Amino acid sequence: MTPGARLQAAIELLASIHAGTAPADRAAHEFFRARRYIGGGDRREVLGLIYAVLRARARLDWWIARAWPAEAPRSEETDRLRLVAALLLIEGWNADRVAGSFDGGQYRPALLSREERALLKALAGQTLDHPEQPDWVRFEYPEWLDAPLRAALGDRFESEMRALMEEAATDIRVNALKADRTAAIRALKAEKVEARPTSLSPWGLRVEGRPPLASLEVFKSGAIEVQDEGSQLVALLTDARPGQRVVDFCAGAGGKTLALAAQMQNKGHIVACDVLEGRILRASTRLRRAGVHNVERRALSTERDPWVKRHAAAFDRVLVDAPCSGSGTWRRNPDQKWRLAPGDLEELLALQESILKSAARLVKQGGRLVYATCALLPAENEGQIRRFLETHDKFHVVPVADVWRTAIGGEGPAEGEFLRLSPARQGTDGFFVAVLEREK
Ligand SMILES: C[S@@+](CC[C@H](N)C(=O)[O-])C[C@H]1O[C@@H](n2cnc3c(N)ncnc32)[C@H](O)[C@@H]1O
Repeated sequence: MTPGARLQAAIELLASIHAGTAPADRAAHEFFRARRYIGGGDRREVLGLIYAVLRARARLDWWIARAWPAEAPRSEETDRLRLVAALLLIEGWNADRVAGSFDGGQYRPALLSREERALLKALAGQTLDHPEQPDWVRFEYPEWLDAPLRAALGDRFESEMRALMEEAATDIRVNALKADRTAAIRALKAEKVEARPTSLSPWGLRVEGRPPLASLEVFKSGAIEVQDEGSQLVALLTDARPGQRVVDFCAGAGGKTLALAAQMQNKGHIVACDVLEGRILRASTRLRRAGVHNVERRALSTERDPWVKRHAAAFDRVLVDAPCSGSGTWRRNPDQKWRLAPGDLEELLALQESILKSAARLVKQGGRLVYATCALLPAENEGQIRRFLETHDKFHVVPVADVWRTAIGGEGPAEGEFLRLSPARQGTDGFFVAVLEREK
């Protein structure tokens, strides 16, 4: 591809991300699947450009608004303008090089308009950060979340927001059904990928950047899965034992289900539920590859599906990996935060409450309900647990520090009753975990 054609592909991919509802990585996967003629090198370049734009969207928009000629109407071509700004402010291109690539040739971006040329001139020589940018622009978060994020993070606000802007390393979970960490490190090295053990999860390995793991033999053999260390810890803290009956209530495509199966050494029974049938169907290839055969998949109509009533008090462990704002995963999904509106948060809070209430019915006496989110806001975390306990006096909190000692060993980073992981402190995605036990 010519450099101009890569830019055109980046503009089209950005437009399809903004037009759809899928996260950027899924949208990109679909985009390239429909354009198999784009080779690996070009693909990486295009992805590099679009993630540069997505990670700096608020600052790029701030610059575009400031530099756009006052008399000109606002352009509708947001993605094109953001890319032009990113080439100058992030990629270090000079104005001539940008203008030369927007030349209107075949498969290349249309010629720059007069206003766009004025923008080029205004941005040339500037840097992405500017002292006049307000915090929500500087740290790239929706302005309406300013107060709740400050309240949640207190004096860690700046360090956490900074950490959330960075690109996350890639974490791997070694599948204990097929390998151990030493063997996996060796197998990865043989395929030219350097990995080191993570510090908290006994299953975890960390690799820098984005190696094409899915194409490696060690991945195809089922010995490893891609999974953030925080997610691994959520599964570990469920403390599912071999032979138990376990529900993964919001199983999605089965990331944590796979980890639970490994923890249970494939013994016992796991029911992986979700309201999106397509997601649990997607889990089947992963389950097969991992050699997992104790999982039943079940699509629920809603969280109050009749299946729940029929299986009341039947399970030792119920994991609720609840749908949430996802604010703990902004490093990986920089586009997601801009899709979240205040009304969505209200809806999520009501859904989390309803899911927790319904999933609790499945827990048998002496069994545990584990509630987790990848959210940083207390309303989605401690707030939900507090409300749940007000109406469920048969449940009590088991301090996560105690669960950690039994399920993982040693002292974990849990403070008080719950676990709160964050990118700045633990280098994981942001996670919250609460473990509740039902009276015997
Ligand atoms: C955080 S994601 C789960 C990720 C998954 N556990 C993993 O580790 O890959 C939350 C999941 O909750 C599901 N969900 C949404 N509403 C639900 C409901 N009412 N009942 C059960 N699951 C629901 C979503 O479809 C989504 O897959």
